[in-house]
Amino acid sequence: MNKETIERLRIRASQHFLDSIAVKQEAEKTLPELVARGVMAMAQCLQSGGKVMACGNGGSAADAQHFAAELIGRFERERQELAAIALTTDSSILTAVGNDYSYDEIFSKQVRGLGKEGDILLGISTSGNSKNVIKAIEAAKKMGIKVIAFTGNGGGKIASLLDQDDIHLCVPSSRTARIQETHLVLLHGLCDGVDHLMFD
Ligand SMILES: O=C(CO)[C@@H](O)[C@H](O)[C@H](O)[C@H](O)COP(=O)(O)O
Ligand SMILES: [Zn+2]
Repeated sequence: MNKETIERLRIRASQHFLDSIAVKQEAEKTLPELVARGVMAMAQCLQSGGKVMACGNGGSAADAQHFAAELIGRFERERQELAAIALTTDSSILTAVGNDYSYDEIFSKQVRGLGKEGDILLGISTSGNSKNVIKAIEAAKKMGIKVIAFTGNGGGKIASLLDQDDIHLCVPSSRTARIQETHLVLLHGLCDGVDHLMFD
């Protein structure tokens, strides 16, 4: 590989850092207060015996799993296990529901099967338009399950489904990669806040 190619790729990689920093700086102006509200809701849910269910597609499925792992396992300190489940991991459920019903139902059927009033659904969609996340949110709201939605791109269709009982963290970007990177900061902010509120 010649030096020019390395330099071209270095500049592209550098731009990713700069763009990511810019989106995070813009998000920092408004989203920390919503993280705080999310932390309060989650701590209350967990202390009352509720659980957090998380869902999303692609990179957001990975985020849902990442978050559940940090609640069940740990974030930055030793503490008791916290009740969380990613709805993205049971390949038998995902293939059966996707095959027999529709891919749009893969999360909503799990919300109806596993969810209880007082739980929280964390729905993650960078576009705000993924139908399976939308249907999971609709199912949750019918069951008295509070929704914390992570979106971007203006919030998409998910924005119009939410009301004042819910918490909407919308990243100010329309670029999927940048939104996902900021979602991860929000997830870690939730983990940190829950640990602080429940265990400090
Ligand atoms: O990670 C990426 C792109 O960075 C992709 O896997 C991305 O998550 C997938 O295209 C998702 O299906 C996008 O869904 P959503 O975020 O719009 O709900
Ligand atoms: Zn990605």
